[in-house]
Amino acid sequence: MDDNPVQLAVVMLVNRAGELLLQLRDEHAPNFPNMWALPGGHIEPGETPEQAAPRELMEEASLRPDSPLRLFLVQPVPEHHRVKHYFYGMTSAVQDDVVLGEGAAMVFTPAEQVFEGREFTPGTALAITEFLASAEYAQLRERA
Ligand SMILES: Nc1nc2c([nH]c(=O)n2[C@H]2C[C@H](O)[C@@H](COP(=O)(O)OP(=O)(O)OP(=O)(O)O)O2)c(=O)[nH]1
Repeated sequence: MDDNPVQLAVVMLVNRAGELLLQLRDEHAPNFPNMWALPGGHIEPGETPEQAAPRELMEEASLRPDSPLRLFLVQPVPEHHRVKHYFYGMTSAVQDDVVLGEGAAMVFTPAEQVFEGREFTPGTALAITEFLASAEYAQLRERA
C-alpha cells in the first residue's frame, strides 16, 4: 500500500531545434545527487500539477513555455513512494536564456544524445523514451 505518495510535477520542454531540457542534480541534493532529471519538483499543498509544472520551470530555469504545458503521463513510482506528473511544451527560448536556479546544470540536449552516458532519476528514462517516440513530440516538431 502506498497511501500518500509524494506528488511531483516535471517538465519535458522542447526548443525549436527539437532539443529536450535536462537538469543535472547537484552533489548536495538530498535525493539522487549527480543524476540527470527533468526540471520540476514537489507539488505544494493546495497547488494543482498544472500550476506546479510551470512554477518549477520558472524557478529552476527561468523559462516559460510558449503556450500552456500539457500533461503527457502520470507515472507511479511506488518503490520511491512518488507519483510523477510529466508535462510537455515548446519554447522559443535558447540555451543562453536559461538561468540556472537549481541543480548543477540545465541543458537543451539533442534527442539522439539524451541517453549518452547519463544516469536518470527513477522513471525518467522510461518517460523520456515514450515522449520522444510519441505523436505529441512529433507534433511539436512539426510546429517548430
Ligand atoms: N526535479 C526532479 N526531481 C525528481 C525527478 N525524479 C525524481 O525522482 N525526482 C525527485 C528528486 C527529489 O526527491 C524530488 C524533487 O526534489 P527537488 O529538490 O528537485 O524539488 P523542489 O524544487 O520541490 O525542492 P524543495 O522544494 O523540496 O527544496 O523528486 C525528476 O525528473 N526531476
